[in-house]
Amino acid sequence: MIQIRDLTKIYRGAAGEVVALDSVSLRVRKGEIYGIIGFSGAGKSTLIRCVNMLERPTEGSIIVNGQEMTTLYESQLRTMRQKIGMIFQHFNLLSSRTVFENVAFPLEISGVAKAEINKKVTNLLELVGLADKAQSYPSQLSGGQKQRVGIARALANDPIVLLCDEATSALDPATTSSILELLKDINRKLDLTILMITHEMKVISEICDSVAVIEGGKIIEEGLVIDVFTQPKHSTTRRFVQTIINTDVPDKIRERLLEKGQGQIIRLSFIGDNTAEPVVSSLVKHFDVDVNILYGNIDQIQDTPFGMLIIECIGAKANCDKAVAYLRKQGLRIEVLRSAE
Ligand SMILES: Nc1ncnc2c1ncn2[C@@H]1O[C@H](COP(=O)(O)OP(=O)(O)OP(=O)(O)O)[C@@H](O)[C@H]1O
Repeated sequence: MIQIRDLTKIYRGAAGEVVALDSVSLRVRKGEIYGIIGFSGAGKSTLIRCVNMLERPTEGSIIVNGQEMTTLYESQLRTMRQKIGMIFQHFNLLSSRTVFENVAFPLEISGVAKAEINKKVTNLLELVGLADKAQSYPSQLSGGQKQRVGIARALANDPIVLLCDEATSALDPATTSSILELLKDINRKLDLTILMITHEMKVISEICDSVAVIEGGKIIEEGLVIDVFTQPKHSTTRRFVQTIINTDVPDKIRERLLEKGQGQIIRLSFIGDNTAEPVVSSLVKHFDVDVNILYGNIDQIQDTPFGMLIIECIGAKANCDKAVAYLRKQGLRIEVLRSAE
C-alpha cells in the first residue's frame, strides 16, 4: 500500500545542511499497522510527513496505492491527500467549531452535500464513541476525547491510509491504551492501513504488526514485531525492547555466573506455545540432573506469549551436556551462561 524507496531529505538552512533521512526504504502492506520507532531527532516526523508530501523529499520515491507522490502537482496532491488521513500528537482541532463541525470540516471542503455530511458525521461519532459530545467544543473535552475527534475527522473522506504522528504521546497510559484499541478496531473494521510513528515501544507492542527502527535518518532494523522483539539485533532496538521487557540477565545472577560451581547455568528463550515447563520436568526425569529455576519472565505481544527462563542444571557434567543437547532439540533458544566444572 505504501512503498518508500531510497528516500532522502536534506534540510538546508543558514546553519548548513541537516540530513534528516538518508536513503530510507520500506514497504507497508495493505491492511497492516506499521510502526516506526526512534528517539528524538531520528527522523520520524520528517518520514511520515514525506508520505503525504507535507515535506518534499530531496530524493527518492514514495508510492501510495500505486500512485507516485513525488511527481504530483498541487491540485492532484490535494485530491490524493483526501485519501490519506492524518492524526497528530496535539490533535489540531478547530477550537471555535463543535465536535460535529470539526468532523464535518473535511467533508465541507470536499463539497459533500449537507444531508450526506450529517449522516456521515453521525456515523463517525458513533464509531469513535463520541455520539453524546457532538455539540461540545474541544475545550470541553479530555485529551483522549480530543484524539477521538481527530480520528473521526481523519476518517471522514474514507481514507485508504491513516498516518498517526505520535498520536498518543500527549495521553496518560490508560487513555493511550483506549486510543490504541480504537485504532486497532478501525484497522480491522475498515481494513485500513495505518502507518504510525512513536518513541514508545508500548505502542508498537500493543497494536503494530510490523516495526522499523530509525536512527540518524536510517532504518537500522525492520521486521514483524514478534521477531524484532524476541531477537533484536541492533543495540538501539535492544534499548527499546528493554523498556518494556527485561531480557537482560539480572545482576544477582551475573554475580553467580562468576562463582565456580558444579551446575550449568542456561538461559532458555521461547516464543509461542512451547513454554518451558514440560522440558524442565523432562530434564529431571531423563538425565539424572536437578534443576534449579533462578529467574524467569513471560510476556505477550498481542496474542503470542514469549519469555525466558534461567535455570541451573546440577549433576555430572556428561549428564548436563546431554540435557543441554536435548533442550536444543526442543525448538527453544538455548544459551549456556556458565558451563559445569
Ligand atoms: N524544518 C527543519 N529545518 C532544519 N532541520 C530540521 C527541520 N525539521 C527537522 N529538522 C532536523 O531533522 C532531524 C530529524 O528531525 P525529525 O523532527 O524528523 O525527528 P523526530 O524523530 O521526529 O524527532 P522528535 O521525536 O523530537 O519529533 C533533526 O536533526 C531535526 O533537527
